[in-house]
Amino acid sequence: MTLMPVDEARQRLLATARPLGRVVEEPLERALGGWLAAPVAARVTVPPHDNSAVDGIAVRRADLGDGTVSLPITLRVPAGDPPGELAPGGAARIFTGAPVPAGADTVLMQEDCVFGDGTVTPPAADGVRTGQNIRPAGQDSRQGEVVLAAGERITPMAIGLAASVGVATLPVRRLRVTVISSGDELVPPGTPAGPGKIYNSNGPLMSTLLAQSGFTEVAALWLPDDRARTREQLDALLADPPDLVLASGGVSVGEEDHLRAALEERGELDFWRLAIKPGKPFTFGRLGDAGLPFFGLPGNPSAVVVCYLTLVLPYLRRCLGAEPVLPVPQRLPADFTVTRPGPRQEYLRVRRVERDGQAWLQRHPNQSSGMLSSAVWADGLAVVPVDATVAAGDPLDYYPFADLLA
Ligand SMILES: Nc1nc2c(c(=O)[nH]1)N[C@H]1C(S)=C(S)[C@@H](COP(=O)(O)OP(=O)(O)OC[C@H]3O[C@@H](n4cnc5c(N)ncnc54)[C@H](O)[C@@H]3O)O[C@H]1N2
Ligand code: MOO
Repeated sequence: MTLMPVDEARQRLLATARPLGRVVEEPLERALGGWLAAPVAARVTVPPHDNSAVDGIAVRRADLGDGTVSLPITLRVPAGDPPGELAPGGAARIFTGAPVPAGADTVLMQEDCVFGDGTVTPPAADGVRTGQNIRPAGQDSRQGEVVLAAGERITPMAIGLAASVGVATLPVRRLRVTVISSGDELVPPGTPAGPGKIYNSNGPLMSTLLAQSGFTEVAALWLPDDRARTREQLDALLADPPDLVLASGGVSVGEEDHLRAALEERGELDFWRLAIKPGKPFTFGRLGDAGLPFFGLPGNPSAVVVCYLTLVLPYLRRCLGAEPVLPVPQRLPADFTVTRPGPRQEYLRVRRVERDGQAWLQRHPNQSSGMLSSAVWADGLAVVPVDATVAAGDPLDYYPFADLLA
């Protein structure tokens, strides 16, 4: 049995990526966590005027003397007022954020000045730099300049920046995803699990992995281990298709693994079986005439985590125009050994630990793909290449979950 290398599978997925879903113009607060569908340009220059960084006085530096000369306060500029103009030889009372009046070229902190009755004695010119404490107009952004690029994830900082340039709504790419859990053994948590039954963990796992990646329009579907009913349900899905299908289970070689077979009947299989551990039966194909992207993840829950983070999400990021599709890995030494080389690239559930002032990767002792407690213990994935062994101290690529999900 030949297994496709993980890099080749990822390249193949990326090559088929196209913009998915629709663009919705969302009010700022609703855009959080989404993906920008188009670049955002500044409507105004920010800040609009040269403005003061401190509470103090604005002067012409040339009017400063040796620290004994006092100047009449001829102007007062609170934040929010138009700038005004400073007469030669005068000083303007100014406050943080207020526009610097025309003619002034320097702002002095009030703590450094001595105030009299309508006058101020500023410090000696020697210790003062022209332009001091002035934040120049356009320091943050200039009118018309692109401040947020298409494909960016919308963070609170991006929302703040958009607001600062006068933008009230953001174009967000919205995808409808159907999450399929398959298997007769599954029952939903909160109901009694009879003999032979297990709780469906992959359904909530996949829905919330998607939610963490900014995809919140998720519908959940359960399919029994029955070819005819699987076919029927896929037909019903195709009558009102989502933008993507993310399924788990039913893609291996067992007689009760019907999903891949149904995909081949109702669309086409692009590839199946990768040199990845966990996740070997990973399946990608297209459903229906419209070529709806279909990801069939293995049923083992840790295989779902690994396949989603290293294959599905990079594909989605490419569809959204987000770069890079995978974060740059850290290189950290292993605090463990791998003595038996394997034919599959292995993604180990690991934790970054500090010891003797250095960072190391610790591996969870149980890497069974059927368990999730090790994935909860872990804070990321470390990659063991195909046919490699690992000696203690060998550097490995390490992807923190936080980077993968950023
Ligand atoms: N003869 C072979 N058997 C298996 C092979 C193989 O190459 N030859 N590959 C193994 C590998 S590796 C994996 S991974 C699994 C994947 O199989 P499927 O994708 O067909 O998944 P299922 O058989 O349906 O389920 C596997 C496992 O996961 C549990 N599961 C499934 N769905 C859920 C869910 N929603 N929530 C919680 N747990 C779920 C299921 O009960 C099974 O225990 O195949 C191996 N077998
Ligand atoms: O690829 Mo499977 O997830 O190793 O168990």
